[in-house]
Amino acid sequence: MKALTKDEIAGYLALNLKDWTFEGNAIKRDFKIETFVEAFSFMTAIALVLEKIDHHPDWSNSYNKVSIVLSTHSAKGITHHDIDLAEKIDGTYKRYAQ
Ligand SMILES: C[C@H](O)[C@H](O)[C@H]1CNC2=NC(N)=NC(=O)C2=N1
Repeated sequence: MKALTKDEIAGYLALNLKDWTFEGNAIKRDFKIETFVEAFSFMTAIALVLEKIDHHPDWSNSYNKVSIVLSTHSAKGITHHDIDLAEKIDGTYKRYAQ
């Protein structure tokens, strides 16, 4: 899949990924959840989606915070896979947001 242009990425973020930022060659969002257990549960829910669509983020967890960075390695940039996944992650987060 072809990498999106900077303008295309900015367009998607402005449209429906308002909490994501475009940094370097990736899009990024920091999530805050009430407890560690819920943060871990949020990651587990996402992990099942990731495996199904065979697309994997760089992410980290610190207590009740989860940082997610998305890019498509094979395209060396951001593709529709990342945009779709960011939307799915936001949908899952709605169940965990405070
Ligand atoms: C073989 C397998 O489909 C590839 O390695 C997949 C796995 N997950 C991936 N995840 C991400 N973020 N980018 C990729 O290019 C990618 N490639």
